[in-house]
Amino acid sequence: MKKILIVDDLHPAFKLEAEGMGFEVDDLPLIKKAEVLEILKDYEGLAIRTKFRVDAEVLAAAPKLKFVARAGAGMDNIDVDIAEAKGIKLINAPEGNADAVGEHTLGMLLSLMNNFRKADTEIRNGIWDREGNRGYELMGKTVGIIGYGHMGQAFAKRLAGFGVKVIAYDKYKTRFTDDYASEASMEEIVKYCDVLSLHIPLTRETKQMVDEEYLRHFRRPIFFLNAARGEIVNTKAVLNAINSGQILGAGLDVLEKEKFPTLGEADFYEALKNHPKVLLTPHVGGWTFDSYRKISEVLARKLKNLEI
Ligand SMILES: O=C(O)C(=O)COP(=O)(O)O
Repeated sequence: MKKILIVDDLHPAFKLEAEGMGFEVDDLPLIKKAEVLEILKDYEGLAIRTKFRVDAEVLAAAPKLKFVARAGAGMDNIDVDIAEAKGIKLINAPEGNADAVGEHTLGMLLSLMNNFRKADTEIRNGIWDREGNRGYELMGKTVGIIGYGHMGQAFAKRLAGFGVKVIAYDKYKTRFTDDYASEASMEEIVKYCDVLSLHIPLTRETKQMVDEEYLRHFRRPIFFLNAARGEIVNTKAVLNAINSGQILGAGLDVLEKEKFPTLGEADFYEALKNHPKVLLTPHVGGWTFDSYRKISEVLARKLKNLEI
């Protein structure tokens, strides 16, 4: 019987359905990497989320491995080149958390435009400031989306009805299959957008893509949203752009370093977290009660269609 090892917290639907397909499934969400290295030689399948890195060492310890199932979207924690060279199939489940990301991104945008966090904090501290909390409307604005895959499309779909023009750039996709956004070049996005939202994977190419130089080219002040990966963005450059007025507000669901800073970076994070124009969430854009289940179901469906 073929065996699958689950090394993170997945909704039980995946295990249940995989067992129904005849796999033997070991669900060990708290397992440490050293233990995985010891036992992985017996498994044909490995199911992960973000925190487990499928690197050269892991792949070398897995002679029978036929597939890695990524419960979620991003593949940046998998050494894709080595895995593919070994003929290991990779499946992921962006369809399972795209709705969550679309809603979360819109939520961050509306919150920033209407000062929800700042106003709420002020009132709790006895401050009643209407002028300082005057908001912006989405109506009539242009929203630029970089990356028009499942996540970018989910965000664009939710913007329909707000009276905005949505323009999107996708390096790998032309002739979009929906009407929620019109195709644009990178230059057009930089030129016309009032809101910029990233929905691209972290790759060698996108790492630190949004830096000081990139942000200088925008023609108008923008609201900036990142629910993709923190390392795509140079956070210091975003802070500087907020302070210069180039960025009116930044919604960051992901930070350059996941979780809290190490000591040397503390000052910089202090500035970020105390900034009234910054809204932070702990990488939960795609992490809802609903997506927890949907991700597992999508992954199981893809496993069923996998030829191994
Ligand atoms: O689906 C993705 O790419 C995510 O970022 C979700 O992260 P997670 O696997 O829930 O830690």
